Amino acid sequence: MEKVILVTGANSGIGLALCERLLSEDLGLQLCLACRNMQRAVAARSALLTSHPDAHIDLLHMDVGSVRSVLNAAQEVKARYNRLDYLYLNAGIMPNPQFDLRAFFKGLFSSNVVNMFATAEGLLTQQDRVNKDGLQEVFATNLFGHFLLVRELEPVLCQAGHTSQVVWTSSSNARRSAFSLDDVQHRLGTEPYASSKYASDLLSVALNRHHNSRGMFSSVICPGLVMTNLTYGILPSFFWRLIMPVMYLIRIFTNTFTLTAYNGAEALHSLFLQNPESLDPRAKYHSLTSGMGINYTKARQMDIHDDMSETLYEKLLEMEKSLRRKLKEEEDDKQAYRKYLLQTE
Ligand SMILES: NC(=O)C1=CN([C@@H]2O[C@H](COP(=O)(O)OP(=O)(O)OC[C@H]3O[C@@H](n4cnc5c(N)ncnc54)[C@H](OP(=O)(O)O)[C@@H]3O)[C@@H](O)[C@H]2O)C=CC1
Ligand SMILES: CC(C)CCC[C@@H](C)[C@H]1CC[C@H]2C3=C(CC[C@]12C)[C@@]1(C)CCC(=O)C[C@@H]1CC3
Repeated sequence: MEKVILVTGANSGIGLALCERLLSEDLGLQLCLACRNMQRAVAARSALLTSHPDAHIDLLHMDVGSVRSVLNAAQEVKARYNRLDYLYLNAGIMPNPQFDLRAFFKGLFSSNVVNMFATAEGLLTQQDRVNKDGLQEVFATNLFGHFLLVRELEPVLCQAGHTSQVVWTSSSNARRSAFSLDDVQHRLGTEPYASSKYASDLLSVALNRHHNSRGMFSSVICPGLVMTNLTYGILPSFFWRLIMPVMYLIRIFTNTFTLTAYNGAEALHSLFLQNPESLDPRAKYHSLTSGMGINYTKARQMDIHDDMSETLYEKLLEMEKSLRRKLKEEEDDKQAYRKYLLQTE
């Protein structure tokens, strides 16, 4: 039977490279590219079909940053497929990044230099905003929309006699000190990206606790530093091109500068080939590229406390409940208004 795979944020960067790699592995896959921009989704599908003309590729409109869009898209998935084998939660944003040049130069001459290049700790802040659902945009896109998607897709992910894999594209930028259970959306801080990625690490552990017995397994990967639209938002692409020789040099010391989307998708691809039951639920799987350009995946233990991951899970369930209630009320109001208009006509 064809394996069904859904990838969010599949129209560019690491998501698109993953699709390319999956098709090179196995043409008998049913790929579903879930994207917010259908024009870019069509272009991505055409690019994949150019290299794999016989591939089965569907498109799905989904803005992971919008509750309504995620709920509609999930309905569509359940109508189209009777089961889902892999769910890659890859879409992500880092809006308005600010690079701290002073901290960078200070870090360069400190003993923390390798860690600074690997994790960007202390180098980046972002400016977040509130979206239409009243949620912080980074939290809504990188975490909550994906959480809601998993919740909605439980019937196709958790089926008797079948295992499914949920894979989060997290980051080495994920840091416990950037996250607070009292402010899970990171309304008050300046590192919403690091916070949302740490939250995805916590959530993955909680999902395993609650869903492994029903055949659903969740894992977390880090693609390393990859040249994509996301990184072109931090420094312009011409600048990255200019410093590329330095980047290759740094790679010798960190192995985390994977640089191309193909390399960055290494851990995602490697998880595809593994039995989900054999994966470590508390590990983050890192895509790494050696100085010689050899790709490999390495599992590292995450800095996670069980009680913290459970509390986040419960808070997300609460948030889900109240947003569903709000949507229902809006829907009821609309219907009542339509009825009123019909009566007054
Ligand atoms: N590049 C890097 O160095 C690293 C990246 N990552 C993570 O990798 C993942 C992929 O990013 P990357 O490939 O680098 O960057 P890209 O910007 O190339 O890809 C991000 C993808 O997510 C999509 N996306 C963003 N917001 C939404 C939304 N609201 N609804 C649906 N899709 C959305 C984008 O669509 P659109 O084209 O419409 O914007 C795009 O397809 C992200 O989660 C990122 O945080 C982690 C560590 C390092
Ligand atoms: C001379 C150059 C190598 C200077 C580059 C400095 C910084 C712009 C980069 C050093 C570490 C990078 C990094 C990221 C962005 C660019 C750096 C800060 C990420 C935050 C990108 C998104 C992620 O999810 C993790 C990356 C960690 C490393």
